[in-house]
Amino acid sequence: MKIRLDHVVKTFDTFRAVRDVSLEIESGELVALLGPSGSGKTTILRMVAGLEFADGGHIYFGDQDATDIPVRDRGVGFVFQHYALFPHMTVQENIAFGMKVSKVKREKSAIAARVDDLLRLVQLEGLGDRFPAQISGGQRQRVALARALAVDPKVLLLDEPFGALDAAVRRDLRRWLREIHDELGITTLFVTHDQEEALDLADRVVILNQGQVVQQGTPEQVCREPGSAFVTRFLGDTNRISAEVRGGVAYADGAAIAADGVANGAAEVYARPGDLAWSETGPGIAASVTRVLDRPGGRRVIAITTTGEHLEFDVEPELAVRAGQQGFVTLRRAQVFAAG
Ligand SMILES: Nc1ncnc2c1ncn2[C@@H]1O[C@H](COP(=O)(O)OP(=O)(O)OP(=O)(O)O)[C@@H](O)[C@H]1O
Repeated sequence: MKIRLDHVVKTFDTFRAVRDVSLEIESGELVALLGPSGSGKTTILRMVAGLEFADGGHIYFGDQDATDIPVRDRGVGFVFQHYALFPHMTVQENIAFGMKVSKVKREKSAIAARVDDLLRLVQLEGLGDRFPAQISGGQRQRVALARALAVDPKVLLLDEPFGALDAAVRRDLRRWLREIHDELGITTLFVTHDQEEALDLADRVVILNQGQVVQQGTPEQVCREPGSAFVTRFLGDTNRISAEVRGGVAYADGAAIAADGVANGAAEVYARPGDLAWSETGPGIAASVTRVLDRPGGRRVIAITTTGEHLEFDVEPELAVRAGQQGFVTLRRAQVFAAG
């Protein structure tokens, strides 16, 4: 089922939470809505779900205008971070719940067979008789997904489903969710503020800021060509260096960087730690090492420039570098944006 948002607007009292968002999610696609807290991700998801109504624009499910269709008739399944399971029901009963209350009547045996299939799909065979309090947080979210899938939704909506879990469990569940998505092919909209999660999981990433889409594309496109300083910063792990652009060149503290198309004046240069190189002789940006952080397989160095800007870069584990050392940083690759 293809979903289309056409100039959607949502205002709470006088606060405009979603400003003119247009977006297409192809049938079978897994799209992540990514953005900082308060950027409007959950509001968009809730409007797609029918839990909240747009006060401008339209939402289409396939060719049908779904803007005013109530939640129970939309054929959507949800998994929310805090959308708790029913604590007094077993795992099986939780999964069966939607089928029992659905308008589509099913035989008891058909419901039991479907619950067994779903338990297998979410790899929780044998845990059907447990109560939610008797399983782990990761297992609970898998039950929540099985419950959402039980009524054969046309669209799956996930709001930070793994937000409360620790990093290793999150990574496992991410991989697992992707596999399930590929097996079932359900159109899926996933909300997260975690860039790594969005980039790992999604076919396409939609980046939001202050209720607007600021960029969308495949993970590769947004990583290779972030379109603004905001997206570059938000995708994380980058250095920001103040610069001055003159005639298509950004001058930053001893470095000259190509800045085609950037207007003359104050600018910001962004470069990832892997795109910085360190040497004890110039040319480059003069800096002094403040800390060396050992990591598995490498070392992260933090240095400070003569103008007081902090730079982070990675060096080989065997490179002799220590706090207090003076040297020069060069940029192998960088992006320049006019200061805004
Ligand atoms: N029911 C409401 N009444 C008033 N304001 C609301 C309501 N729901 C959301 N907002 C406001 O709308 C803005 C967008 O909220 P939303 O929950 O969509 O953001 P988000 O990107 O999902 O953030 P988070 O990552 O923190 O969940 C926020 O400023 C929020 O305070």
